[in-house]
This record gives sequence, structure tokens and C-alpha cells, in this order.
Amino acid sequence: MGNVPATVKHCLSYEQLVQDFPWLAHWLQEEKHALTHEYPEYVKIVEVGPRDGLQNEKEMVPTGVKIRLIDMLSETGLPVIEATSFVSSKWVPQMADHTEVLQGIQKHSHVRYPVLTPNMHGFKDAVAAGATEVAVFGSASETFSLKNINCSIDESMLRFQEIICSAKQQQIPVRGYVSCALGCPYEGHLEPTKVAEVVKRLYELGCYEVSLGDTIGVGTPGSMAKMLHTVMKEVPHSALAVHCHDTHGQALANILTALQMGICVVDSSVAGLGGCPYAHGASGNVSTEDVLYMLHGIGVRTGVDLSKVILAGDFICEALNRKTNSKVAQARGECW
Ligand SMILES: CC(C)(COP(=O)([O-])OP(=O)([O-])OC[C@H]1O[C@@H](n2cnc3c(N)ncnc32)[C@H](O)[C@@H]1OP(=O)([O-])[O-])[C@@H](O)C(=O)NCCC(=O)NCCSC(=O)C[C@@](C)(O)CC(=O)[O-]
Repeated sequence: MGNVPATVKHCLSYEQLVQDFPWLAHWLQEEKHALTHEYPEYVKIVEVGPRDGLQNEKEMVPTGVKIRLIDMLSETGLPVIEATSFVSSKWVPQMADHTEVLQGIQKHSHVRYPVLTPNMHGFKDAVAAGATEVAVFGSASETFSLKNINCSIDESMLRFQEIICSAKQQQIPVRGYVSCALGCPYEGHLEPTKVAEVVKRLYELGCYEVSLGDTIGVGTPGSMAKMLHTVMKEVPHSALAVHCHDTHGQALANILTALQMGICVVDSSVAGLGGCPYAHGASGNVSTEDVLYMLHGIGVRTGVDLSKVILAGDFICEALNRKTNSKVAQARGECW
């Protein structure tokens, strides 16, 4: 709130402030979300369970189970379901059946099914398999970049540029990820300015949206707010998403903080499945069920049917012989 006197902050509405202090209008517009703590009316949920959720499973999950999971999720009203990744099967064996999965699912016209592509090799395979949207994944940490995709941040940007150029020619939208936005398993704390720099590079290359990954779930509302504040100086909030792992139980609080700052896109994983193979100790993503419960509870629309997501979570938990990580599903007693 800068230099606006405390009495003014507390007594006047945003509209009243703009009327009475027109010279502050531009600045106030930027600060509106922080000022009013409004939530967005609608939040887009990006379901990452079939990819981020399953990629770390030690036992191979049968292709038919992956397909059935995505088909069940497609019936829930979710607008985006990340289906698989076209990465090296030597690096991530669980995603080796990417083509079968992408070609086996029943694609709904109102659902988008992006897939991860780390390089041109993966991009070409994805397009050949029928992908109509892809995601590139970089990192704010040099060490994580090397461990995860075997190249430096600069090298990764060259690879992504090639993908984005080719994708543009084929009218394929490209989403971006920046891992380690709130901390790195190898380097620890990273400066928000470093995160902002990588997000900006992806956005300027042509990613329509950049998802900020708290890869190892170390963030708190404080570090989330600080990081977002810095990133939003470089990239508009409308082009940002948050991707929170729940290792320290902070994911919902971090998401709420992001919503209060104007973020309208949240990544989550059915049953809270997941973890990153190159981030040891990282637990699953925040569960889609818990995010939906919170959003619907505060009056935010998602268009997603929570009870159908719980059923999909029930299905995958049974297939993996696993207890759900979703508190909401546990409370409903849907999973054993
Ligand atoms: C990027 C590479 C491929 C580089 O891997 P590399 O070994 O450096 O690749 P290379 O270019 O040196 O090629 C070596 C071999 O791999 C092949 N190759 C090369 N590219 C591909 C490809 N796309 N698909 C299949 N095969 C490929 C290539 O053809 C060659 O085959 P060979 O001649 O030896 O038979 C590798 O490091 C890799 O696959 N990494 C992916 C790791 C991964 O999937 N991590 C998890 C996802 S990221 C994440 O979870 C974080 C996120 C997004 O959720 C957000 C968050 O939470 O923070």
C-alpha cells in the first residue's frame, strides 16, 4: 500500500479511492487484488495427476489404468488434463507408454490434454501421436535443470525456443513450467528475481501460461507472496499458474495466497498423487479434491464436479493399492 495513509486504507473502498484520488488510479489498479483480497470468480484447474501423479510410481501402472483414469477425469468437468510426457523412457520409465495413452483416451471437445515435451525429439513424437497442446518444463535452479533435463537453464531455453517456434507454425499452444520457484532440493533457497527471470524468458518465448512449481513443497504463504510479487512485475498475473506440492502441508494456504494476488489457474493432482523423480522427498501435488472443496467453499466457480473427481481418485487408489492423500476423499470415506 506504499504511502497511502492507514486511515485511507481502512475507510475507503477501492472504487471510492479511485474516485477521490484519480492520480492514484493506475497504481491502485495494480494493487487492487492485494487491497481488496478478492478471489477470482472462476479458477481453471489443471489436472496433472495422470502425468505428475503417476510419473514417480515405481511399479509400472498398466496403460489401461492410465487411460481409464483420464477417461473418468474427462467426465468431471475439468478443463485441462495433463495426459503424459514424451520424455526419455530411460529417465522416466513410467511414461514410456505415452503414445498408447494419448491415442487410447476418449478426447472430449471441451477438455484439453497437454503433454510434456523436453526437447524436439519429444515434441515430434508428441505431435505424431496426436498431441494438440504441449508443455515445456524449465527450472529456476541450475542444478535441478541439470538433474531433471540434463542441460543448463540457457541450453533449455534454446531447446524450448525450437519447440515453441515449431509449435507456433502448427498452431499448437505451449504451456511452460518453472520448477523450484520456492526452493530447490539441491540449492535450497532461490531468489525470487531468479524465478522471475526464467518465467519472463518462457513467457517472451511464447508460452501462453507459465506454471510456478513449488517442486518440493517448501513454500509458505509468505514466500509465495514474495515470489509472486516479484514475478508479477515481469509477467501479467493472467499468464501465471501455481503448482504446489504439499510436502509441508502448506499447499492450500499457498494457493489461497496466490488467488488473493490475482492468480486464476491452479494445478492439482487427483488423490494428491505424485512427486518428482528428480526431487527426492517431494510428496504429491495438492489434491484436486481438496482444492475444489476449498474453492467451492469460498464461492469460486470451477465447473468441476467434486464427487466425480472423488470417484476417479477412488479408482486410481484402488488400482495402486494406495490410500488417498486427499483429506476430502478421506472424510467422505470414498477411499479405504
Ligand atoms: C530431456 C532428456 C530427454 C534429455 O536426456 P539426454 O540423455 O540428455 O538426451 P540426449 O539428447 O543426450 O539423447 C540420449 C538418448 O535419449 C534419446 N532421447 C532424447 N530425447 C528423448 C525424448 N524426448 N524421448 C525419448 N527419447 C529421447 C535420444 O534419442 C538418445 O537415444 P540413444 O541414441 O541413446 O538411443 C531427459 O533428461 C529426460 O527425459 N528428462 C525428463 C525428466 C522428467 O520427465 N522429469 C519429470 C518431469 S518435470 C517435473 O515433474 C516438474 C514439474 C513439471 O511437475 C513442475 C514441478 O513440480 O516443479
